[in-house]
Amino acid sequence: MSTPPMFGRIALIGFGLIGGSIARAARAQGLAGEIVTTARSPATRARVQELGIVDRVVETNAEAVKDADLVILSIPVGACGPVAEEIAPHLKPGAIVSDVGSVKGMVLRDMSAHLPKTVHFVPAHPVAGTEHSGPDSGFAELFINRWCILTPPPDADPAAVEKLAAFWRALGANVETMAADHHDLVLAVTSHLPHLIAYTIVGTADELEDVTQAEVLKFSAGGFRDFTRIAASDPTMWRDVFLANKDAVLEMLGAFQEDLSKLTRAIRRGDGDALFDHFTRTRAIRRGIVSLGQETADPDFGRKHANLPKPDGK
Ligand SMILES: NC(=O)c1ccc[n+]([C@@H]2O[C@H](COP(=O)([O-])OP(=O)(O)OC[C@H]3O[C@@H](n4cnc5c(N)ncnc54)[C@H](O)[C@@H]3O)[C@@H](O)[C@H]2O)c1
Ligand SMILES: O=C(O)C(=O)C[C@]1(C(=O)O)C=C[C@@H](O)C=C1
Repeated sequence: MSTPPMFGRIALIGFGLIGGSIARAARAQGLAGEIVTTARSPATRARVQELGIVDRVVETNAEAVKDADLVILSIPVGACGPVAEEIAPHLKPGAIVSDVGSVKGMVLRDMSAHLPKTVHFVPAHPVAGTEHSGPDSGFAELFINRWCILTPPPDADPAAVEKLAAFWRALGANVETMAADHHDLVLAVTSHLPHLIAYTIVGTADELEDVTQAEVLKFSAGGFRDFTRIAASDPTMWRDVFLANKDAVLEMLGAFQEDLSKLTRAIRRGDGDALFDHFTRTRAIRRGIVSLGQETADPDFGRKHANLPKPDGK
């Protein structure tokens, strides 16, 4: 007799990079009896149907969560509160409700305000992604060997937290648990600030009148090209991230600006020792990350790990 799937029915709200990757991985691992998803536009619903990854594509969030044992919101963080309010009356008692938002404090507060006490709310953040979005951008290997951080509220049911952790481990992730506000401080420096810097530098280069657009593109084989990849990330998602994690980002931005001033001063004064010492320290940090096996710079890590071609066949 075959073992039953981990969840009878999984409802996915939002079928973009993350929702689509969860669907593909959960399907590949046989974690759900049935996967139901919502997509807002008729065009996306048609495309999701065509992809054939989920069992049902429905129009409303209320319909999707009906009788679902696990509900995951994979939508911009600013939309999580209103969607929690919308689905609250339709949730099955005992269901696990989660999300994948890049900011946790605000999502925890916004969703908790609406969810009934009869469900288990366990927020999550898979620290894995690419600059792509939409229903075609997901892939089943995205979470392999990546962190998924759970930020359960203090009164969360340990069995529900463990069940969601087991789900993410089955998708290939390494799971860690921490407080939501601590998550936001850590991610402000490791993810949000780097994105802000990329958005800034690409905008700056574009605005320089004596560097033509053609030259920017022509000579962008190295560092700048890496920045353009990050700066191509979804504007709605990142607008919401910076609005939702305002305090932590501003704190980290303050520290960053102080360090930038120190390096600016070293360049102005011709202080080669200060520059050399700083670059030596940062090189050691990078080498430490790589030797720990936490190299997150390669967006195709999951795909390469699984030895799959890119979606464009390259
Ligand atoms: N992209 C990444 O690298 C990454 C990584 C980890 C976590 N996240 C988080 O995952 C979430 C989704 O990001 P994504 O990259 O999958 O984005 P995406 O743009 O690929 O998909 C977002 C989906 O949400 C839907 N949506 C938007 N607003 C909605 C609303 N009000 N109600 C219902 N559906 C709505 C969109 O139609 C789309 O299907 C975000 O909260 C983001 O912070 C993203
Ligand atoms: O590799 C990328 O494209 C990403 O930006 C992924 C990344 C990150 O900053 O590491 C972006 C946001 C998410 O919340 C998690 C992962």
